[in-house]
Amino acid sequence: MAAALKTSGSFCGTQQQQRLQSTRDQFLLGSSHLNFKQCKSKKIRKPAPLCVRATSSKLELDFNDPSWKQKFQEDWERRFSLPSITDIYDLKPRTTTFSLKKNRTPTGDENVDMWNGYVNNDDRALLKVIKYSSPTSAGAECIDPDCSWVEQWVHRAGPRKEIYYEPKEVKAAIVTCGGLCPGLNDAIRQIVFTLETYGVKNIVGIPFGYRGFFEKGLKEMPLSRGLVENINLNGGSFLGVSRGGAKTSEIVDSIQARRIDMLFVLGGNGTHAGANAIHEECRKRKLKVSVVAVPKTIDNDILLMDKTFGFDTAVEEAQRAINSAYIEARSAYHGIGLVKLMGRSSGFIAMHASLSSGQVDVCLIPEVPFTLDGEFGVLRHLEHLLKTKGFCVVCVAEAAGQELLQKSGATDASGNVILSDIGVHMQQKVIKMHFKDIGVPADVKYIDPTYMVRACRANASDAILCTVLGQNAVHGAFAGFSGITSCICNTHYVYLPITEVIKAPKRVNPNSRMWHRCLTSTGQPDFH
Ligand SMILES: Nc1ncnc2c1ncn2[C@@H]1O[C@H](COP(=O)(O)OP(=O)(O)OP(=O)(O)O)[C@@H](O)[C@H]1O
Ligand SMILES: O=P(O)(O)OC[C@H]1O[C@](O)(CO)[C@@H](O)[C@@H]1O
Ligand SMILES: [Mg+2]
Repeated sequence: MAAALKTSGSFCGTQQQQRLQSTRDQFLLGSSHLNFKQCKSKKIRKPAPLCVRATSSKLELDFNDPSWKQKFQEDWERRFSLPSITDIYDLKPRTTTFSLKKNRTPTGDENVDMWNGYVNNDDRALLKVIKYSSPTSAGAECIDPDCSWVEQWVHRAGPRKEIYYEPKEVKAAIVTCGGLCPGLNDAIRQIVFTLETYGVKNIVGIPFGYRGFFEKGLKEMPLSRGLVENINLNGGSFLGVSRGGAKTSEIVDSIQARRIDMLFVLGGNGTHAGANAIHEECRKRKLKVSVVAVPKTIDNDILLMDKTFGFDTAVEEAQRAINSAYIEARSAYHGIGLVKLMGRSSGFIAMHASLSSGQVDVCLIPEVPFTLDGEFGVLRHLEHLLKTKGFCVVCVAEAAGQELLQKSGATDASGNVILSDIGVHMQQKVIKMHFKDIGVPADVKYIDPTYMVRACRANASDAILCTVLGQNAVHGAFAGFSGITSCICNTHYVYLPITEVIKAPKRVNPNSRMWHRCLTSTGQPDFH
């Protein structure tokens, strides 16, 4: 165990470890019931201000206990087990009707036995594959102070040999919620295709998000392969989206009245919280309904998964804006290109677009605090860039530097905080004024591509992701799961219980290799 002092059920570390620890806390808070709480210890040696103990309302781990790993894994197994309609119903499975064998028999039985294309319910994928040797390794996510290797398995997604619904009797509904996101139509299309492959005839779209469940005048739309065949050629949502208005009991009343058996919910973290509430309410009412979510958001801020669909496309579009800012800045005398990019609470788009464009000198994200003034401030660095290079490009995430701005306190219909405009502030109040004050000419070109990065068609990688996630969502529902999300973890396609992914928004880890790579690329110093 590197530089860590072990006490009973707690461990201490250096300041650097403390910073790492907070990142790890975020990981664990977001992905586990296991929390690391600050505690007092007399055995602290310098430099070791941190002393933590693993605690949880459900699980208390003492790392001196030789069986702690087993306890952790049992808890993990419990948390990541998939809720199923069989938890409340004593249901007999039937043989699946999903088969890709050509000569399909009416019952499907023959093909099922002959085809090895099914996923076993006991198949698992590993969520984490790096073995960190120390909590001080870049981006380390450790469970104990020794950073022991603990296998964290999650359920593999895909079609099962046995299903819990009779396809001919199923009514399936699809709803898209939150903001727009590239790939929504690709996912809708694949859900419809896959449902039809099982033999489902009754498929409907709920218009304009959760609102479509109870707003008078909004009618469900019958969907079929023929109708959705080409919808992926356009951006947006074929069904429409909306924020707010999620009244779980009314939604479930509506699900009951419409006799919906499967609900496919496409959306971000808010939508997932809503989907889980619907799943819980259905359980409470003992309804045989499978609620399966598909994670979409350009922000990429959902825990545990590699990425959400739409993120890649948003990054690709964002780098076009950066490229324009670069061209403008480079062609002007003392040009400063400034681009603001979306991301409600995290800087993933700004970081990845900065990395992919390779044209950014300064990338500012909410996870990494910065100062504008003073010797180590952003402005001094911009002066330096104008002096040495003649121009520069700044990329700022919309949630960055909010502490520098006046808060309106306003929220959107879903209850999300409406952010103050850091882009306009940086352009008008900071950069322009600063260079005027110091008498140095600066030609600031500001680009805000906000809705352009999400109101577009999915790129190839997102189209594939939507295809797989949409298909797997249907397989998950037929397998009887509910309250799950169909996602990609560590390059494998898996199902996770929604409860595990909505514990907190995912944020950029400032100690991750990715952020370090971004800093290497921009060459920016620490701004504090
Ligand atoms: N905690 C919650 N419980 C139930 N419903 C919720 C919850 N949070 C949000 N919702 C509902 O989910 C829907 C979408 O939420 P939200 O507007 O936050 O978008 P999102 O799913 O996070 O996607 P995006 O990434 O585009 O913002 C809204 O109709 C909202 O009312
Ligand atoms: O203007 P709207 O539709 O409320 O959405 C803005 C927000 O939606 C997102 O695009 C997705 O959450 C954020 O990046 C952004 O803050
Ligand atoms: Mg959200």
